[in-house]
Amino acid sequence: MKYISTNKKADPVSFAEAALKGLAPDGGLYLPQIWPRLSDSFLDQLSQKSLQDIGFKISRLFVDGIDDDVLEGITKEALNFDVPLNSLGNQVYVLELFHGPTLAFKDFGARFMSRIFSALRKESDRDLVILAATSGDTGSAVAQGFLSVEGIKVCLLYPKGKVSYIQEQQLTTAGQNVTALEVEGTFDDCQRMVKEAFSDYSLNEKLQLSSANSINIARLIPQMFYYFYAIAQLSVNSSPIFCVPSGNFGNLTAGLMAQKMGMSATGFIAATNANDVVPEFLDYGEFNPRPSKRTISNAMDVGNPSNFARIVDLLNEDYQQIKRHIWGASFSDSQTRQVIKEVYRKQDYLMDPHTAVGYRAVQQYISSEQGYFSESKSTPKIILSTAHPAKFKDVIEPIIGKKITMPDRLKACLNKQKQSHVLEDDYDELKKWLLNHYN
Ligand SMILES: N[C@@H](CCOP(=O)(O)O)C(=O)O
Repeated sequence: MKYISTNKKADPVSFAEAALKGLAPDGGLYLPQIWPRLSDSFLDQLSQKSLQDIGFKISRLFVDGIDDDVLEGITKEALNFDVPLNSLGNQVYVLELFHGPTLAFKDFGARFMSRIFSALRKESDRDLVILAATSGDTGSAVAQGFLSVEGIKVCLLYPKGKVSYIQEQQLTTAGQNVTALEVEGTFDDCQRMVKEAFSDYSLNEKLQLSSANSINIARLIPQMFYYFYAIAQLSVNSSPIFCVPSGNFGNLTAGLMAQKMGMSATGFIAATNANDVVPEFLDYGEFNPRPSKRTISNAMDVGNPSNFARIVDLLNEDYQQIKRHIWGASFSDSQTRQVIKEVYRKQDYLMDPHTAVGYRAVQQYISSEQGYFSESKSTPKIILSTAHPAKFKDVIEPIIGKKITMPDRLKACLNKQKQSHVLEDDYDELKKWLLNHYN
């Protein structure tokens, strides 16, 4: 299997090269050159498959250079947590993706990638430096997923003062091979600086860099698994609408990739907060990236979503086709707060702010857009729940007027000393820092 860049100006590469490079040399994002498809018999028997079965089957189609038994072990070990599908009635479901070690869906990607990278680099005598930009959840998951992995150093860039207290504790207290850089800017500044580092020839001569963000194709492979597993858990085999709370749009892209492989999905709802570049594109046909705004669903505070390039590529650069696959909507913080309160009061179900944006989008879809995808009223709508509410304790407790019980996994980092280096939102500063620390 070869991978090609969305910018089409770089040579096709192997899986190992695509994964270990992260970004293509022409600045594009890698996608498979030819799409593999799951067999009809596998898809027909989905309800009998475990998450790990699905994980191995899919990864085998994308990952070269790792033996079957090793790859099977990697998928089993990486996906050793539950992914329950909860019904909220009226054909609305919540797929809880936050039962991994850092309580966010980013654990799928980080745990899978760290093991894949180790297997691919078994013979390597040079350290790999993982650069990741984070608006909260990616950084925590990458810190945990790559912690103490031999031959790999992790450098996380996060926007100062713009992640939740618990996220900050998670990503600044790991220690060992993980360092956090607190950037005086937005998530988009962090992402821009990271991308600049990948295209800086002189830096790449001195350091071997890779990415753990969703720009890396290796991040999106495990994110396909749970789409299939959601369908496997439905009592009737059907073709759901997936609602994806979105920031950098890697999660929704993974859904489109799953669809390419044969997954039956009626459509996708792109739910955003005030950072509404993609819903605006769906309405008006123009993509206008702009600096991100700060919201209470901070992991989605992205003003220039990287995976837009993959979405456009996957849907043949055809605006009408994109609109046929994706319906989008954006919501304010006050609407998000209202949803958290209402769903908690009426259904005794507590959502984090990101999932609440998704729930609000489904409400709006049902009340005013039902039938947009030519679906029937009984079509399931599955909201991808991206994070545990306790990660946003400070936002949620005042909304529901109650204390949230803190899971033990989160408690562990709360009393540790934050360790970070403050950096200007300036690429040259980052380059200097990287060379001083890793060269
Ligand atoms: N939502 C992210 C921002 C980075 O996005 P990614 O999916 O490209 O890693 C976060 O929580 O850090």
